[in-house]
Amino acid sequence: MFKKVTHVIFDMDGLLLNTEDLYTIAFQNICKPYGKVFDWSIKINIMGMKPDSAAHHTIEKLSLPVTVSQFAEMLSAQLPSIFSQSKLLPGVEKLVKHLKQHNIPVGICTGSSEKAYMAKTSHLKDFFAMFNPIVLCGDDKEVINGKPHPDGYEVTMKRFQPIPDASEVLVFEDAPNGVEAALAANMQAVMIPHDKVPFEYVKKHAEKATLYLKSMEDFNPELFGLPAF
Ligand SMILES: O=c1[nH]cc([C@@H]2O[C@H](COP(=O)(O)O)[C@@H](O)[C@H]2O)c(=O)[nH]1
Ligand SMILES: [Mg+2]
Repeated sequence: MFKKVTHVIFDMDGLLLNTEDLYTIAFQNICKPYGKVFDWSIKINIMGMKPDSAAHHTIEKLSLPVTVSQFAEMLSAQLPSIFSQSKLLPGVEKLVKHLKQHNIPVGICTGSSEKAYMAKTSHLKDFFAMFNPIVLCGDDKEVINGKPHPDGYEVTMKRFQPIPDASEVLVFEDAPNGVEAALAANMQAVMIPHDKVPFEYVKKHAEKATLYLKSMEDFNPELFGLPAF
């Protein structure tokens, strides 16, 4: 059922980092003055998208009287204070260090822009130095379409040297759009959703994913032919 892999690509927001909680705070700060509530019913559809697509979708759904660039500015203003508080999620450091120690190439494919990436990771430099490549779909010129399209994962795979086959790549994702993207790129996808997301919003993708887990702490590398802990 599970195929042996040689390479691993991690999503970032909500998978490596607790930044989905931080996005919820930042987006709610933008929506609140207009009397609107940014809840899971909207968030579930935008997680993983490029920043402009996520802003566009939120503006449309909540009928916010702002442009995409105004939304982006309001988000950008909150980056230093909110995203600099980002933390690694449980089980993440142990798994990534383990893979690195066994020379398994590890990359990142995130919907984030470079500016947001810097705010989220500058206090965690040693950890993020373990990944190569790191593809920031929000700004990367080669990534035409963000998640749920496969472009980001395909570009990340092609930046490993030597380039693996998609069937040898394992992806870790928290969001439906990310699971879609990884499966569309013909990779195996482990889905680990946010622990507070209502299950009805992730059920379809939890079933579609190669494997569904509640926490990275529950991952057994041997299932995919990776070295045992
Ligand atoms: O509440 C939100 N969650 C997530 C996003 C978007 O989804 C991406 C999540 O990235 P990742 O692919 O690393 O999960 C973020 O960078 C951002 O563009 C957002 O705008 N708002
Ligand atoms: Mg994510």
